[in-house]
Amino acid sequence: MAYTSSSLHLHKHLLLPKTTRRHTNPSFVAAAAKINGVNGHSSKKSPNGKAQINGDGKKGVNGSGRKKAAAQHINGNDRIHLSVSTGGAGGQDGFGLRVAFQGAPGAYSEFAAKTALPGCDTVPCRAFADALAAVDGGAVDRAILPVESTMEGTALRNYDLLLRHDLVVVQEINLFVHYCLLAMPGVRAAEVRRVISHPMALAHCGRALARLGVDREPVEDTAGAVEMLRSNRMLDTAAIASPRAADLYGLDVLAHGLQDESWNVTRFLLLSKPPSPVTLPMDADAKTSMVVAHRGGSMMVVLKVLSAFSSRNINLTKLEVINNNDGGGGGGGGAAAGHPVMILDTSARGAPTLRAFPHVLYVDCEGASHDPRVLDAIKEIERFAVFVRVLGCYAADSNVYDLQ
Ligand SMILES: O=C(O)C(=O)C[C@]1(C(=O)O)C=C[C@@H](O)C=C1
Repeated sequence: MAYTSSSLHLHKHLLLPKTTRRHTNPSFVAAAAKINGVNGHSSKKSPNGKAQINGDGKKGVNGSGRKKAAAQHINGNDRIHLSVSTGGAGGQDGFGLRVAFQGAPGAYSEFAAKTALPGCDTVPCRAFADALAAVDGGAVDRAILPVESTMEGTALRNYDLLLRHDLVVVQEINLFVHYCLLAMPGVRAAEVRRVISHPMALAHCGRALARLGVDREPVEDTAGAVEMLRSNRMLDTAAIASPRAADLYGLDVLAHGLQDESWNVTRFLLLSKPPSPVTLPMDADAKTSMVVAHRGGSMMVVLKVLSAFSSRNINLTKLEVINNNDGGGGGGGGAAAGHPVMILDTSARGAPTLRAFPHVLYVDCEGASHDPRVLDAIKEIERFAVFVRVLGCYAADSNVYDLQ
């Protein structure tokens, strides 16, 4: 598969935070009200560089996002599209930055990179491991990694990758993922015998594919599937990818909204080499991600971690419990099942070392890593845990972006 670098110009829409949305009609209505966003960002920017709605700054963002403002309903569906005036929490447009992503141009990861940093140049990579190695080795400035989805939970395989590198999380991006069924021009749905896509996309569309009664074949990424279809002129095969990929590669869209759940959001993390290039003001809505390795034996440690945060009134936004010492995948599931989690220990003097931990917690909390309450909570956890590594501190962004 020949991957080429691309420069994307995207219209960006903002969906309301998940807490304000209802789960209703499972079918996806493609109509989008493009109000103000052009090329991923418009000329109007709030003074603090945070996302605004319709340029009037009515919408709370970056973790707050509770206010419903300037909402527009589309076709009676519960999807709400709002324009945003800047990309990337913290107002960093990313001009001059190179961001590595897995996949061919048009992959969802590329959209996420462009959402985070609208001005960046995206660099396609064959695998997530290549994207992380590229930023680690200094070939690019950032890498983008999907880490969880509303339908599948934590992408353990990608967490495994992240933890093996000395990288820091600098931004989070929630992307609404619309899946379409794409085929060569003129091909009809009844002629499709096989569907190819990224394994996650195939999993997210399991029921729809079962209804179609087609064979499924995993490939490296959604846009790569489209590229494969196009370059081999496959007439009995369709691909699951975004409407944007259909445009880029000139394919027909046979069906929209293939995902089994109407609410399908993937969370991505933007990664950089340390030290973090992001400096958050003391009063910013921030999040801190960390990994806690412990001795296992009981679930008491989970209660102790919860108490370290709750006693300081710190809210957690993620807690994933991995117990992988039973050889059978107990607790961990996914790619990491049965194997200890390998974490690069950067805390010791000398060269960072890769250490194996069977019992691990992935924790995201509200608050910055330099907030005394968060610092104290981490200190308390360090007293009973084997090891704590802070993965990054970044602006909290509870918005869900919708790119088409
Ligand atoms: O294949 C792509 O387009 C990707 O960006 C990868 C990926 C993933 O790994 O989860 C990203 C978002 C969607 O959930 C489907 C696939």
